[in-house]
Amino acid sequence: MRKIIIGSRGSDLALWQAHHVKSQLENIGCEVEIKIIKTQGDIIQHLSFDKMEGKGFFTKEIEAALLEKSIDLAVHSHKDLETNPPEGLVIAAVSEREDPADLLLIRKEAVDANETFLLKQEAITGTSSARRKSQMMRFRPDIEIKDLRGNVPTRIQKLRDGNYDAILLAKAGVSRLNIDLSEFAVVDLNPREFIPAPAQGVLGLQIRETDTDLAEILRQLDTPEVRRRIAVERGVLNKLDGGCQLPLGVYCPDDHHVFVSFSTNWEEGAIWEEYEVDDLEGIVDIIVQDLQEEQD
Ligand SMILES: NCc1[nH]cc(CCC(=O)O)c1CC(=O)O
Repeated sequence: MRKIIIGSRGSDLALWQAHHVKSQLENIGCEVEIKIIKTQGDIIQHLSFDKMEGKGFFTKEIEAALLEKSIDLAVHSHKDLETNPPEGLVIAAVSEREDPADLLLIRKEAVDANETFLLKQEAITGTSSARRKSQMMRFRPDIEIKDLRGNVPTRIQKLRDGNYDAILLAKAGVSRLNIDLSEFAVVDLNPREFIPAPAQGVLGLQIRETDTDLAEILRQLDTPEVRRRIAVERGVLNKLDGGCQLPLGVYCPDDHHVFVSFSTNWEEGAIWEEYEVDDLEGIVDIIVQDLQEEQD
């Protein structure tokens, strides 16, 4: 059998994810190599997401490498993928879902047990995600938001250095990297209340559409129920024409519930909606219609 070349960003999280899939493939008898590829998102570290134009900062160069066949497989954090796939590429498998929750990490001196999320009044809270900003404004309009960029270890170091009282991060990223958080208070935000990004906690395994041999192999790593649920989450994102800058959270924990948080302007806070359905058929259009009415 041929050797499979995985293309990955060089960040700790991306490499963890690439190695994770590499060992899954090795377990089913494949030979695998990892090749590191730099993306725009790795190079431009100083700008906030809202100031970076276009979409797909973390994925474009890797997708180009797939198309020119210098790699065979890209392992992406599914939530970083554009909802309209580039011509010629497909997601051949999605992983099991890691805990999709966001985490609030608080410096111990900024903890106040009487406040929502244990965070003291007017705390300086770091995130560059409009989705996280809008939901923090909903629950805690008193706090001050300050932009925070960099990969996961860098962001945690900035908290340690005292630039922030607290920061927000995806739990999946932190747990994959096994980072020692004992010096902070760690608040697990309930994903049905503080809604994650579409597909947060899921890996998307992307290949060339024409690579049917690899598609066949990757079928063994696919998780159909996760695929079905993130299709709802990402379907809403797609129909609202949003990238990662849109203040939108969508979480579909099972085949009967969808939780949504949405805002047109994060500073005004987010609205929250819960949907309970017999099955997921048609739910995307219903949600999008509700949100569009909200926008007018
Ligand atoms: N935006 C970057 C990014 N892309 C995926 C993850 C975490 C892992 C995941 O959601 O699968 C992160 C870090 C974060 O949001 O804190």
